Amino acid sequence: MSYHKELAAAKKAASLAARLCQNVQKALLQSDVQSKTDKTPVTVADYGSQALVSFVLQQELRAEFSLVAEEDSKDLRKDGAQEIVERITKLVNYSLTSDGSYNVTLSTEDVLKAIDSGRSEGGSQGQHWVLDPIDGTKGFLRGDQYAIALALLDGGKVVLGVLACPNLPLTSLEDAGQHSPNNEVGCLFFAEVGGGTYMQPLDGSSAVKVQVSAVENPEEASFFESYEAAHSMHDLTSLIAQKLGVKAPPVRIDSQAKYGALSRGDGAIYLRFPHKGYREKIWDHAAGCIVVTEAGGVVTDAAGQPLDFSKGKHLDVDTGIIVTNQKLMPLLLNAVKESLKEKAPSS
Ligand SMILES: Nc1ncnc2c1ncn2[C@@H]1O[C@H](COP(=O)(O)O)[C@@H](OP(=O)(O)O)[C@H]1O
Ligand SMILES: [Mg+2]
Ligand SMILES: [Mg+2]
Ligand SMILES: [Mg+2]
Repeated sequence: MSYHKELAAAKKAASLAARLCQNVQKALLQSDVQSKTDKTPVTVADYGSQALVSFVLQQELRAEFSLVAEEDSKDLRKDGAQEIVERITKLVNYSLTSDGSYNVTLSTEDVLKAIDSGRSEGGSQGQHWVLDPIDGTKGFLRGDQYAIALALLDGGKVVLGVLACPNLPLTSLEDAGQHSPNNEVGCLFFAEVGGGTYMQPLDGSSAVKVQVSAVENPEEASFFESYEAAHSMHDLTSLIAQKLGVKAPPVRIDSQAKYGALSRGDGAIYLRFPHKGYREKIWDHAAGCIVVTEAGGVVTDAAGQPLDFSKGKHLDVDTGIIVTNQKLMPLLLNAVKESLKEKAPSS
């Protein structure tokens, strides 16, 4: 089965959402940022991106579809939120129409409804779109890395994924340095099951096929992890890297831009070990996972099991998520096992 039509719609949606986010990041107002009930931040751009992607998928596919997405309109429907909803609506309308992509004017209610069409629970039956409208909101607020991550599940498996990374340099992070001011940024990664992974500039010029790093010697490998220590245990990952023999210091960047960078061989390993009790969400990994696996990489939990996207909104992973190439995975799994044993509280 081919997903060409769906992939084209996903690329269009993610590219337009990236433009919306870029406009907001340039002129971010303090009033644009709110705190969710779980204390994590959300901005007008998260909501705007979700509304826009939902609208574009509906327009392009013209069929009933199920969308599992991170945000909902609950807080936006509260008293006092009218002004922020109007601002989101203006942003969405501007992003849809400014380059002539669409000739529409959505109302505030249309935008709230579009956000809420992301309320599906997903599952193992049929097709479900999976969206993180801004992954790495904390990075977005810092002016650092973030991604718009959109994937399609069919029968519980990820069959396509698109990652728009507006601040990721077009050349390797290692060559360019993360914050090099003269470096061109803005990458769109996309993958369809069985078709490989491609990267193109967000401005739309031509795509190139990408491959994960072929490094076999851990001493030559570098690894990615969350910038935020609250999202992944940096002391544990440092022990894993040490046991593996990795010499380079960790590259800490936000969002699934890590999966994108890994898919083109910028680094060789991605380690994610959330603190106890955190449950991973499917939208934080679905697009990144296919982008890396179609580029020849392997994504598993800390026990070496593949990620299962068929169980609803959450991933039931054992302890952590690890990503690398086929050659390094057995060594990495060993280093993870040893490190977890060493760190486990003695009974
Ligand atoms: N305590 C925690 N542990 C692990 N992940 C967390 C977390 N709190 C939030 N996250 C998730 O980490 C994601 C960002 O990952 P990274 O650290 O790789 O940038 C967030 O996505 P959002 O920014 O979409 O909310 C959020 O879903
Ligand atoms: Mg969030
Ligand atoms: Mg996220
Ligand atoms: Mg998000």
